[in-house]
Amino acid sequence: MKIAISSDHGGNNLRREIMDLLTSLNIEYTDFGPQNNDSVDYPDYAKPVAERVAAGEYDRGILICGTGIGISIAANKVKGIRCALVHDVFSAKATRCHNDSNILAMGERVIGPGLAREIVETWLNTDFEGGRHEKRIQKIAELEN
Ligand SMILES: O=C(CO)[C@H](O)[C@H](O)COP(=O)(O)O
Repeated sequence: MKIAISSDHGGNNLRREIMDLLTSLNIEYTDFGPQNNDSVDYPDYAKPVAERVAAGEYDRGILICGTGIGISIAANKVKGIRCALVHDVFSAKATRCHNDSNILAMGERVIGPGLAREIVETWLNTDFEGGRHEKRIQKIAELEN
């Protein structure tokens, strides 16, 4: 599995934690920055990850800002993206089983690194259930047209 990851300045520390986790799990990833702690605008960092996941260049994406809200709103503007803002393990599992989310968003100012790591592992290891959820995903896609 190939992951694209980025954040804004409010998510830099948690992004580094999650990159360490991906390395320890032997999961391939590309870091789309930012590379310093200057203040940046989260849509600029949502865009490259969301576009590449939507294009199929990466299997999944992970986006982090202070709250996770702004960066998830921005990612969900890209056609084909189902970005889930998640701060608990139950939702991490449910959004893969039911929503087939292809990007995970989290807020560094909301949760600690331990919970975030658990969320990421759960989200990466959970498959879409399909079945009744397929037509709902299809209806989401129809909203994009
Ligand atoms: O959470 C966020 C967006 O939803 C941003 O990380 C947050 O708004 C950045 O704030 P500041 O510029 O005050 O560091």
